[in-house]
Amino acid sequence: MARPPIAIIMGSQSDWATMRHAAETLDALGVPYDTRIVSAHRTPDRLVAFAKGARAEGFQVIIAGAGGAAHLPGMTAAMTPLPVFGVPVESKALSGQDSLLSIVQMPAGIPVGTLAIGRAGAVNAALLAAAVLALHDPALSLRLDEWRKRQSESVAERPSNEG
Ligand SMILES: Nc1c(C(=O)O)ncn1[C@@H]1O[C@H](COP(=O)(O)O)[C@@H](O)[C@H]1O
Repeated sequence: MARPPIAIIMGSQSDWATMRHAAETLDALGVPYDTRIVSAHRTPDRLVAFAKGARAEGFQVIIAGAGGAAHLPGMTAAMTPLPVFGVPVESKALSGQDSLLSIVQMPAGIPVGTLAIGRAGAVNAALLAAAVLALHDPALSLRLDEWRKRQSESVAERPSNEG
């Protein structure tokens, strides 16, 4: 069986409530992925093994979600040439501002594509990862077009008291 092209990694089980939105978006697009808990802080050896081996494992894009002192996306990017998209998970103490700033402010030379805090960021990370794969996958490109069409059609012309 072909290896999944996308890895969704996260710093903790507690991030899954946010990162599952990335997984569900990839499900809707028919894009296979693998999910892993990897922490730069709590499982540093696992992080090194994952990041250094990610390309050889067949991954093409990595989505990394973390909260608080969110070093996971940047440390992953430091150890792989693959594109890394970072999702700042909303932290309790600082509402994700800490996660956002930890992920976004990378030094020149090691890029992390940083998305919005929380669910929107997780969904958009999946869409962006799929768009990267779609550059060389016309069938996926069509599915992305369909996804946007369905989204447009789901927006009512006028607001309703029901919604
Ligand atoms: N930011 C990181 C990293 C990392 O960057 O490697 N590892 C865990 N964490 C974060 O700690 C938060 C709290 O974790 P717990 O809920 O397990 O205490 C999570 O949002 C996780 O991403």
